[in-house]
Amino acid sequence: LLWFSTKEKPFKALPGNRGWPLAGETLSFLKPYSANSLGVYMKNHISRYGKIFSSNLLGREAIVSADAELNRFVLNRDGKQFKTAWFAAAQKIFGRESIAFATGKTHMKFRSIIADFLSTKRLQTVFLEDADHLASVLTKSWRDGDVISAKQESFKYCIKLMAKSTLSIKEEDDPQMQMLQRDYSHFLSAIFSLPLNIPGMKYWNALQVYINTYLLFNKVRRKVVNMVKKTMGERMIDSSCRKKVFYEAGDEYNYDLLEMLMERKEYSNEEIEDFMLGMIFAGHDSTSRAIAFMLYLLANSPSAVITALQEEHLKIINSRSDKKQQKLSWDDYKSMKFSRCVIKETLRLSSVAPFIPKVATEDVRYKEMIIPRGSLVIVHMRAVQLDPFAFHNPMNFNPWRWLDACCDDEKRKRSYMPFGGGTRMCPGENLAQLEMVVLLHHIIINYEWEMAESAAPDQPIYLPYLDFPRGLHIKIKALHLFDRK
Ligand code: HEM
Repeated sequence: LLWFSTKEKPFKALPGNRGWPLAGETLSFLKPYSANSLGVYMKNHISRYGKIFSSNLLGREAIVSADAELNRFVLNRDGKQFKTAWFAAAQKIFGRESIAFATGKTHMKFRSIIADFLSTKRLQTVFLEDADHLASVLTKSWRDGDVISAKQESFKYCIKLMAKSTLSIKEEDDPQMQMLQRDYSHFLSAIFSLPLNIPGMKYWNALQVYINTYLLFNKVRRKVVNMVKKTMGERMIDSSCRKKVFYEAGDEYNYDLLEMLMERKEYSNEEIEDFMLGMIFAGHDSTSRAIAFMLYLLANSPSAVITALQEEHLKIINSRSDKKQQKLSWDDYKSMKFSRCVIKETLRLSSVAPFIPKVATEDVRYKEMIIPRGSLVIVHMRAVQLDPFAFHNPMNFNPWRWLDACCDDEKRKRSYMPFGGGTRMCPGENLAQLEMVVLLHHIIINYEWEMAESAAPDQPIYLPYLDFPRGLHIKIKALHLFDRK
């Protein structure tokens, strides 16, 4: 206690609160809160101390930033003056060769393979076709009056797309697909599990949860790594045969991510395994949460939003000369302007990644302030995306705000960063939006939905990551806007 109370406080000049010895303000910062708010911690601290304040979080001196400019400053210097502060469990979970921990040239190497994997050409062809197919199969499996879990359904859609594009796993009943579906659902809770050193029962409970999730994840990790190893072995033998069949049929051969990595012949097995594990996770988790959140927002939105969406999507179908032709084209996708505003507004309000914790790797000067080496900067994207100075009535779901050109455009643009920024900015931005719009298309032309009745509120909450503990159940009603046969 003496050590903590006499320890130098580097941000003396910044307003803020250090909270309790050892725990600091960690518990109140991580306290779950409803997605209809910014959370008590952020709301109270911003109103008391302003958009940039000091604290003690996760055992470190910390600056919390709800300021768009400081957020961009920090994200743009990732890899030079800052690095991501992962929770203790993360490196063991992702593996030490994961892109999450790669820096410098190794990081660039991974980014370049992702750029090939998610190239515009592949988005326009493979990804559009696969997403369209999966969305159609998923929505056709629903029946009028069904109550479905938006969380589960969007998870299925996104993990299948990733399984197909990374490992060419196609079949619904493929045991590997079932394994991915079952076990990846624990990934995020494992990353965020941290053994908090709180005396008494809570400590043991927290420790117990940590050990359990850690053991469970190690099991998942071993299974995924074995699966990648096995597929690599098979590919060595049959990859050239597979290509031959495609070329003979006159089709373009579509590499999956694993083949792309193997073809380059510059990655170690450990790098391939860790990279695949992380990509499958990054490629499905945030997007599926964002889709579930979108269904929640639309279930609670004014009917004008649904009407505008129906008009946009029916127009696409009605404009086809062959009405039986159900496949979406890239031009169709490009024409879905209002839908893209719905997605933008969903991503603003959902903040799937509400904040990113970064650590200063050297003393960094920002305006009048020195951010000392080793201190934590919480880049709080959610607080910026709900800033009333950048977004009028920020808690309102208003997709039209993205259509109006207005004087606040620049402020809005700077404050909108659901995919982060700088060198680690999400490379999956375009794919995520494509997946969201394509699924929305299939849902909006076939169904209406509302929140299913339940004894307790079924709402999204931040734990601190976005989650739907009760599954977000919605009741769907089939529409017959056009003849699908
Ligand atoms: C709505 C969906 C998504 C959201 C909100 C999202 C958000 C983010 C954010 C905020 C980061 C930056 C983390 C940092 O600065 O440390 C990130 C990184 C990343 N995302 Fe996404 N993401 C989404 C979908 C995807 C998809 C579909 C993929 C891949 C197919 C993907 C792959 C990645 C990867 C590989 C990184 C790490 C990049 C690096 O370290 O260089 N994400 N994502």
